[in-house]
Amino acid sequence: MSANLKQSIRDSKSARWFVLATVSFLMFTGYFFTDIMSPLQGALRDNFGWSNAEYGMFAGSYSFLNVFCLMLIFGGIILDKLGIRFTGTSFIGVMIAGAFFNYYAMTDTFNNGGLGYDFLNSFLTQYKPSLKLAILGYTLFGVGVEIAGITVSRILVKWFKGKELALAMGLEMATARGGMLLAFSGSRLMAGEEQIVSRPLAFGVLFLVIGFLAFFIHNMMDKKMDAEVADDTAAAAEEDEFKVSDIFLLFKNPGFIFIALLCVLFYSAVFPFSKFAPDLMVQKYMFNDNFAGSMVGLLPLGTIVLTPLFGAFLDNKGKGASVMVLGAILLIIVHSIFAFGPDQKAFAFIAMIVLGFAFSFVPAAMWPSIPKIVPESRLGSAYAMIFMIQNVGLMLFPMILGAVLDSSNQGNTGNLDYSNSMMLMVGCGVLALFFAFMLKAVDKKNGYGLDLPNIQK
Ligand SMILES: C[C@H](NC(=O)[C@@H](N)CCCCN)C(=O)O
Repeated sequence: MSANLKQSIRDSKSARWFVLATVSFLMFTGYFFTDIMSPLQGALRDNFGWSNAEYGMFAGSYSFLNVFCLMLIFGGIILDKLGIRFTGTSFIGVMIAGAFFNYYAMTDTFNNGGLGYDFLNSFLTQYKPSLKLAILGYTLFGVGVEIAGITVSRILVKWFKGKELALAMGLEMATARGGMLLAFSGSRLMAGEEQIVSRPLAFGVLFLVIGFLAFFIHNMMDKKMDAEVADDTAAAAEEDEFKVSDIFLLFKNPGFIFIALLCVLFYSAVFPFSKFAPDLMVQKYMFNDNFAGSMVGLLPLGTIVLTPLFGAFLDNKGKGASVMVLGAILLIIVHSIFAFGPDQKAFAFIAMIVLGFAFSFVPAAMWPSIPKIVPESRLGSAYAMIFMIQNVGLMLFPMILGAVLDSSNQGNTGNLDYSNSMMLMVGCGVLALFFAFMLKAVDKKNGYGLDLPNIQK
């Protein structure tokens, strides 16, 4: 058989990049919806009567099912057993259903006694029906988007392994951050003068449906590839398979423990922070409501350019472990500025830009480091486990931030004081730094090569 006959669609550069475009667009729509409500915290307070603690509970509900029902572990198992197309299609469906509930919770139709209102008003009456339905929707959305994210990583490995994998992952992350950028800078504009919260959510649901269509196009390409390389895929699938027993082995690996702790602390100081950041910009720095979201948009904006660049740097020059230490130091500096710094706008600009740097190079260093710490046969389990641990932080920190914000502003009728909430973020940075040093120490001891280039010459 000639080499040509063994070639598959995966060997076509245009087919690979086309697949990357379809799944990156899907993640763009997912990240857009994830942050669509973040710039609307003030409108939720004013129009729906949500307290900051309730808003925090809503933001943390993203991870409720992922943490309490171990959904990411099940997602990993389903992905291994039933494949990319089934898992992706099903969980994108869950993501859209959740997003729709979230949208419906904020409509006048529902809040004026529409379908389900009376039922949701009949229990836990201290919480508004809008909050309860939004939480139900966002928690389903959180399951869908996280498992879609794991599926997309697997898709990229399938199409790009041995080719431009790091670049593809960097570009996919950068595109997803574009969704965050659009949410932060566009959400209030979409809500209009009257701040109609359901409007940007309706856009979000529509985008997700278009993302779903893009995934269908991917499915057709995937089907074609499977037909061409059935044998190879079966072997690769077995190699990557999620095994529950692997979880115990992972927790015997100090490198995995430290990188997982660093991951949860780092991301807790970024994603939950970003949920409150637009309001922080208004309350502390007196930015105009509409511009506050764009200020936070500086965070993903920088990463869109810098994540693939740092990815390429780390691929060629290494220094991944040192970069993670530096990222943790920057977290401490940035959040100290927010907690203790003066309330001048320039400080907010500088802090957001510096945070954008940390948010570019830590993910660029962290995700490709995992294969250096964990054997390839346990990679599927390692990524599912690390996302699951990360979700504990994504669940707890928004709730804690909101509760601390309310409790430290009791009786305050002026602008909200964010100092205590931001001190918590400084704490995350300090612990992240500690674990980054521990990671460096075990790297030295066990020779993972975290500071070595990803590309071996
Ligand atoms: C790749 C990584 N993704 C995650 O960490 C997700 N588990 C969380 C996504 C939250 C979406 N706003 C990343 O985005 O760096």
